[in-house]
Amino acid sequence: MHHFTYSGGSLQCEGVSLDAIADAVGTPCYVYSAATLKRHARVIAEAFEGQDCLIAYSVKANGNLAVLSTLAQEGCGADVVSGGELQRALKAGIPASRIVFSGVGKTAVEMDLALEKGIHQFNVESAGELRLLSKVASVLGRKAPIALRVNPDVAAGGHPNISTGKKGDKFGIPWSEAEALYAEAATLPGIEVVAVDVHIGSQIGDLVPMRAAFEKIVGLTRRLREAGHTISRIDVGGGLGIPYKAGDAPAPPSAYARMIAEVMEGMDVQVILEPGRVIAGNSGVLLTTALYEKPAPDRTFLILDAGMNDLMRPALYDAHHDIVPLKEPAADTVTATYDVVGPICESTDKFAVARELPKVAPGDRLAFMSAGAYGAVLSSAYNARPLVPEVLVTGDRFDIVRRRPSFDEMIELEQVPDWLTQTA
Ligand SMILES: Cc1ncc(COP(=O)(O)O)c(C=O)c1O
Ligand SMILES: N[C@@H](CCCC[NH3+])C(=O)O
Repeated sequence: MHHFTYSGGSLQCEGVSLDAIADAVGTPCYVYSAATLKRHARVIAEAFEGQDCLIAYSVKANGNLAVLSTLAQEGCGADVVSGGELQRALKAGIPASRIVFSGVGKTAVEMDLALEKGIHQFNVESAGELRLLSKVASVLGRKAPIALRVNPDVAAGGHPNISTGKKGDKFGIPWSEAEALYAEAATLPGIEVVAVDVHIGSQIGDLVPMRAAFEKIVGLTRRLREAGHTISRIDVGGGLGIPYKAGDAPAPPSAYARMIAEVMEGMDVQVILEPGRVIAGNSGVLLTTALYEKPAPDRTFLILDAGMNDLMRPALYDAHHDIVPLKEPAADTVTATYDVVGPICESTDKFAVARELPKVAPGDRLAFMSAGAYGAVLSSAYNARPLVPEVLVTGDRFDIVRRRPSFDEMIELEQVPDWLTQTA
């Protein structure tokens, strides 16, 4: 469910016409619906009602401060993977006690910051990280609450580029080494073992692999408890998929919550969830303007003002995003088949191949749907394009929550050494 619908002949986000936003902000730009963000957070919270559970929104999906603040108001915690994400989550009002820190490459500086702030848990991904964390915590006179993120060797079933829980993936502690590392963790002065963590991938629509992974984790937790560890939490990661096009029917949060309740039956743990895409994905769109129609012998290119630098998912994962015109097409609208591309000097700057769309004329505006997760956060300034701005809609109002930098601002970050400009 989302809040982007045609009304009065034009695509609206809640009570605001997307054309009005494009007029004010220009394109390309991202638009997020606060109502959809809240609704998704609530749907998950309601699905888990009655279970002891922390919803730690995965900031990597969309770390815009206004998005985080919206979710903070809904009581979400945060799953962060860098000092930058941690600072954002805190700035947005998410208490440290509701923040978990994931990621394979935490630095000592990041550990220090997270310990100072007093986060809920570190999800540790290697022996080296565990030992360094113990040292950093000891210097501060603290004990770092940790889970080991274990790799259950379960295939998530989605795109291989977003699978994280198979043997050979860089993520997590290999299954066969987990118990030995827990034993070592228990001996380290700066470590307090509190949890087990798993995350097998993203855009997972089928609960079967998740269930298999969680059952393995429950078995591991039982063995760890028998070995004397106090495990009071199980972090099941994120990964729940969303519909990107008509006909997609990923498992809904209600079924996911039921499955987790069944698997966790009798475990007496706090369940930590790290949902990203399922909250942010269908809460956002990317607006763009068609620049040119370029006929080629075997196809027609539709060239947009948005490029792969603004929305990387199609280039990275062959991901599908529905593309819809801002002006509602009439019932008898003629369609045309396009290769939809951006202006970037890369052959992978391609959003769709042979996509049938209502016929588009230069100047027409379009929206990429389902672009709220892994959209703006993955954008870059490649080809010296200003980072794409972001807008948050709340009811009848919209706010620019990240403005488009000017060319001068982009250049200001750079410095040409004096000696280079001095003439002989
Ligand atoms: C450790 C971890 N937690 C949570 C997420 C969020 O995943 P998703 O956006 O699929 O819910 C990811 C991304 O895959 C992740 O790597
Ligand atoms: N960026 C990916 C998801 C990565 C999940 C992070 N581990 C996507 O857009 O589908």
